[in-house]
Amino acid sequence: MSINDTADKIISMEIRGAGKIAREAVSALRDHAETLPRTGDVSIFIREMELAADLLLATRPTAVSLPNAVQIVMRDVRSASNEEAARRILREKANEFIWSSRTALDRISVMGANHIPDGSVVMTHCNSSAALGSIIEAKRQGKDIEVYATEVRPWNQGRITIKTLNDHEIPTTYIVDSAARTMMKEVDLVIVGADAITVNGAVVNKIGTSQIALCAHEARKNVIVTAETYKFAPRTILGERIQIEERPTNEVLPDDIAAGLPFVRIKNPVFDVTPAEYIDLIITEAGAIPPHLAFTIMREYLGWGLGELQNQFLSLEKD
Ligand SMILES: O=P(O)(O)OC[C@H]1O[C@H](OP(=O)(O)O)[C@H](O)[C@@H]1O
Repeated sequence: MSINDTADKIISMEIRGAGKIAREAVSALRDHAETLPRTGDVSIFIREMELAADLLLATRPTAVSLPNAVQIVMRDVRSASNEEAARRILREKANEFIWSSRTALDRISVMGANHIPDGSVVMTHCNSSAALGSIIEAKRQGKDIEVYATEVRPWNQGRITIKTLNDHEIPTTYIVDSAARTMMKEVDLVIVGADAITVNGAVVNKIGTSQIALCAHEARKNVIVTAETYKFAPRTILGERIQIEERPTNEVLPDDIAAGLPFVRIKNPVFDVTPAEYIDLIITEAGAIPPHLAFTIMREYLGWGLGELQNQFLSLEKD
């Protein structure tokens, strides 16, 4: 798939889910490199690849897995001594990222399943491969579990979730988003994914997650977030805020109806922020951590992010 096709599919949400977006972006970068003619000039190659990376980065602003994945793949390419080395590094880093991303999901699924006791009822929101992986693994281990899955307006990702759960013969109850609090009394724990995790352990995920976490907190039910380490956002250490994507309003209300309501404003933020105090555990491939240890994950697994931040501070001091 060309870089433009991949970017278009991410924008239109044909490619969606924070982890999948990262893998597809990386594989598009790898394939794009193959289409570039060899010039023998490494700077031309790097410039072309940066343009392609920028195109992908401009698609959706919230899931930090996208810029993290692009950085993981591009970082060493930028310092390659010649074109062939740059091409080889890019190919290797891309393949490594895709492989490690899948391995991370497998590990998270096993750890996530360990946190789902036999006989429990789990609520999930949206369609997270990490959260679903944990539920499916619990079932595979022979645990008797049930799931409550929300609809997830306006894109209805809940339908993808219930199809997957049904395919795995997991008894599932499908509810509208606003039924989450009423149904919380039937539920033992909540498992969701993440699009970004900030340095203070707050989790950015599909709109509605924070309401569910709040209800779970009120009902004394555990909230577990499943997230690969590349969902952590080191730049939040500097105070950079995660941008919450606002999508077209006609995803919420068709334009012809909205046109007849001139005093009505429509908003369509597609993610929200769940504060750390409503999260019991974040399960990563590196282990399960309480949210306040988010910085440790950033330091150990996204160390490059911190090095870059340090350089920024140094250049600020020089100015
Ligand atoms: O990476 P995995 O766990 O699959 O998904 C993580 C999150 O990405 C999705 O965003 P969207 O549907 O692309 O807007 C959902 O918010 C989901 O919880």
